Amino acid sequence: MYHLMKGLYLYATSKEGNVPTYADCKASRADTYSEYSILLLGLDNAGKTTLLEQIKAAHSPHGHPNLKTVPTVGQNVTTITLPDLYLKLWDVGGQHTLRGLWQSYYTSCHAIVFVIDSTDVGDADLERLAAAGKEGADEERFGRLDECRLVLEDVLQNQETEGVPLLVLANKQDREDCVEVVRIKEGLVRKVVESEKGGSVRDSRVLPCSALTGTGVQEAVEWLCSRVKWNKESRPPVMR
Ligand SMILES: Nc1nc2c(ncn2[C@@H]2O[C@H](COP(=O)(O)OP(=O)(O)OP(=O)(O)O)[C@@H](O)[C@H]2O)c(=O)[nH]1
Ligand SMILES: [Mg+2]
Repeated sequence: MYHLMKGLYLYATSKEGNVPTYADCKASRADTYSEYSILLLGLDNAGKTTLLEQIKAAHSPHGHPNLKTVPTVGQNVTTITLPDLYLKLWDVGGQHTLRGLWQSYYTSCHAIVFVIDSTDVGDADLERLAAAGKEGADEERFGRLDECRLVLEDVLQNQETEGVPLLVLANKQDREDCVEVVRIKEGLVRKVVESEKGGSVRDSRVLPCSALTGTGVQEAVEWLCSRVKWNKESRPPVMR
């Protein structure tokens, strides 16, 4: 309210052009105070908390990321301030027993980031996994690929995530034993998103990143900002 009043005051008291109109004041108020919630999901050990720490550090003046994470039990929350909006990031525990809690965040989130450990999905080829059958799906060959597929399907199939933009991060790209992002995109994500179990039509993207080094983190934040704004008719921000 203060900023709206201030804008109107400037408008009313100014004599020359180039001053904000009433519509400008309203628009700038709307942008400045829009808050969007981003939900970080993925299997345990994928790198969600490390990612949260990197994003937090990149947006605070004396930021050094705390990269010594422990498995999350419950949640970590951080709000970052960007030029035209706030992003509130919710990092929740990915352990099997904690995944039941995820759905309580679905209705209020504006975008989902699904973090994948690119060193723990074999060669990320769901077709090969299917061909190998249950017995062939050994951990050495496929890592946690099948678990990852099931969990991603479960998120996308939930009615409360309908239409919510999805960013999949192929994390740990700094490691030599990682699978390339293109394989994760073609072999895993596209197959899930385009299958019956991929849920509703939504904006989605797969990006490479290293939460540990920070590579790709800024691109991820930029993508999220643009998509939550595009989708704001369906999921309006919280105004504050
Ligand atoms: N090499 C490498 N290691 C990473 C990266 N991101 C996370 N790690 C490591 O992976 C381990 C798990 O990271 P976390 O961020 O705690 O994983 P999480 O997804 O929050 O796990 P939960 O809280 O159990 O759901 C830690 O040892 C991190 O240092 C990365 O980009 N590269
Ligand atoms: Mg964690």
